[in-house]
Amino acid sequence: MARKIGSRYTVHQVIGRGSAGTVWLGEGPDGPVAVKLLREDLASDQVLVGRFVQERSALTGLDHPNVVGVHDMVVDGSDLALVMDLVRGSDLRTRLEREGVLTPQAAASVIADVAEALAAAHAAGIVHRDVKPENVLLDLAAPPGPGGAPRARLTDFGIARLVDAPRRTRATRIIGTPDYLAPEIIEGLEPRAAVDIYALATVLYELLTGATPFGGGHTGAVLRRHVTENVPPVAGMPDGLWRIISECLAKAPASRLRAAELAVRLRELLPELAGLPPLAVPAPRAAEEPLTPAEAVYAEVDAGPGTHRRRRGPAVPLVPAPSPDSTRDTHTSLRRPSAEELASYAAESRAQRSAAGQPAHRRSRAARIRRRRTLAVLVAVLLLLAGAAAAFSAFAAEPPGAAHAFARTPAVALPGHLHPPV
Ligand SMILES: Nc1ncnc2c1ncn2[C@@H]1O[C@H](COP(=O)(O)OP(=O)(O)OP(=O)(O)O)[C@@H](O)[C@H]1O
Repeated sequence: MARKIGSRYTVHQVIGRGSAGTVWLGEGPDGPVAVKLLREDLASDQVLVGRFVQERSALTGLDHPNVVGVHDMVVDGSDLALVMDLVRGSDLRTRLEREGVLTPQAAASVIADVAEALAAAHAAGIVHRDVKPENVLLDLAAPPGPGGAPRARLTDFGIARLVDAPRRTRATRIIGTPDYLAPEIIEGLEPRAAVDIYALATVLYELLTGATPFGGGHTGAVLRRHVTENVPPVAGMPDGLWRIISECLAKAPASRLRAAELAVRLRELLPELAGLPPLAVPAPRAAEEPLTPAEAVYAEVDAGPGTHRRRRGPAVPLVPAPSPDSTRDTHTSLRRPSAEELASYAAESRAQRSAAGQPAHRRSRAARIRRRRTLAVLVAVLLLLAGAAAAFSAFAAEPPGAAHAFARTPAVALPGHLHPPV
């Protein structure tokens, strides 16, 4: 069903849904467009509408082949819409889900494209703040790059900043997608261009290995790893890519590459990556262990009840977005941990590392096995004690010859559904 957006656009069909709204296929005066209609609660927020209007020229002015251009921003009654280039293809998350991992050359080519988009944005004073595979569209209508890699185009510029109005994000809270959050954001510093580089290096690592370097498990654990842990090395990763990833995941923002440098370094590597197969990566880690007490302290997720449990999955453990409009789970809002809490996580992390000498996810598996063993021994001891007590009291209370009664008395009461049928 067609619907008018402002006086110049008509939308026909939903292409997809995200946490900030719904994307429609539409038509404008110059041809087909994609129209992102922001969620109703965002559209009715006067602070946000004001920012939307203010940012209009910065966002519509960004013109680059690796950026999904914003043509127009429409405020029309209760509609708040971004009119964008229509990209014919899929997003990088969908491709990653389909293929698991990319070849080193395809991954480097896609990330070089995004780095060029970021270089243009940073030069214009715009920080993206939500670089992740969902926000990279693969344009199948554009000529492919080296090794047949599709052209990557970065979208959702400035949306995180728009939605992240001061009223929504108190100084003590973090808005973002946990796996890609730079440590300085978690520590409360103002996000600058280097946060995009950190997030993009995280995406590169994910394209190569199928998992983000610090993801997996509860959101609190993910944030702690960003601040306190170093990126675990990956067997078989080409040296050149590994050096780039390590530099861009530096904890100190100033030590990271700039976007333009990152693009150049990746493009220089492309010839030597040609023909390399995708990395043989181990099966994804399971992450079902209970929270450590320190993690539980700041694992306070705004998104609603039930989001505190650990999530399974290799890469992007995400929490439910705040609106029924969203079908994909991408953003979280967390209480920012205090300096003391971060220090205690660091100490805890060091203690765990020196105790086990293994990376976090392997440690957590070993810890889980240890916990299970301890529990099994405890249960066995309790059962033995209970059995001995029952035997003793039956022996003491029953006359000789009544042993059959004792034999039918279970030592421990079983829940109804576990009793064998009589
Ligand atoms: N300009 C566009 N052209 C074609 N498809 C698009 C365009 N922008 C977004 N889409 C598609 O619409 C869907 C929703 O996109 P949207 O940007 O709203 O959410 P997201 O980035 O997937 O998630 P989130 O908003 O939580 O970050 C995605 O599947 C994306 O592929």
